[in-house]
Amino acid sequence: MEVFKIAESFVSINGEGKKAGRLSMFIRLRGCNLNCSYCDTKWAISKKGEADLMTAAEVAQMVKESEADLVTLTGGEPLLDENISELIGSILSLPKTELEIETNGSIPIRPWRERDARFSMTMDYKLPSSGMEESMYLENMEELKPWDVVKFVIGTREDLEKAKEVIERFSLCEKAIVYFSPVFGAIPPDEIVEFMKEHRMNKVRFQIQIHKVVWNPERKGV
Ligand SMILES: C[S@@+](CC[C@H](N)C(=O)[O-])C[C@H]1O[C@@H](n2cnc3c(N)ncnc32)[C@H](O)[C@@H]1O
Ligand SMILES: Nc1nc2[nH]cc(C(=O)O)c2c(=O)[nH]1
Ligand code: SF4
Ligand SMILES: [Mg+2]
Repeated sequence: MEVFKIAESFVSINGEGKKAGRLSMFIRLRGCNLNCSYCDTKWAISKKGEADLMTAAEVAQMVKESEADLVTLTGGEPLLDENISELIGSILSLPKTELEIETNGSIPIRPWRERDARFSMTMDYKLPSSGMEESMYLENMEELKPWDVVKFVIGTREDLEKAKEVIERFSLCEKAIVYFSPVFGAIPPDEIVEFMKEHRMNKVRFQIQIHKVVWNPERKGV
């Protein structure tokens, strides 16, 4: 039986993506293949460090007991785990539980093609200021479903220009739900809105991480 390295799990309001504002059970897996300049979860990048070792069945039982009807599988990078399909299957075996996966855009999402409104991806495109853009797996752009999210986390004016270019190159607004979100505290949020207005980006949605406003932005487990 495979075990998963759960760095933390908690119920909170979802601060990001199309389900923002709803209660969700967060399951954060340890380990990431990238090292984004702005990462707010650097402590979970290493595979080593404190973690609960849980089987897929135990995670599903925890979700069931929490009575949450939404699960956010995040990290670290959840799709790095070679047994992640087992965990996804266990969570989806709970009737009516919705599942979203936060993924960094560097790992193929194709193995999880059978997604529907109950099972969606929230995929980043890492922009220049992250320092990780060359790791993007661009074939993923052809695997998006209308209920998936593509998120551009923006730290600079150069990031804005690049996000616009990528949206146009892959017709992203026709394929999925597109979000712009500031690197928290790094760029005046109104600069992003002005850019959206200037370029008539009518299909792009703007978002600020809600949990960073509700709690101290440094706080873990919220
Ligand atoms: C911590 S990551 C984990 C999932 C996956 N590794 C990824 O990057 O999508 C979850 C989300 O938080 C975002 N994020 C991390 N640090 C941030 C920051 N300082 N400001 C805004 N968003 C941030 C990431 O871009 C990603 O969309
Ligand atoms: N409240 C809250 N919402 C979130 N949505 C995505 C998160 C993540 O770290 O992936 C996150 C998080 O860490 N906290
Ligand atoms: S990919 Fe996600 S978890 Fe990994 S360093 Fe970047 S933001 Fe952090
Ligand atoms: Mg987070």
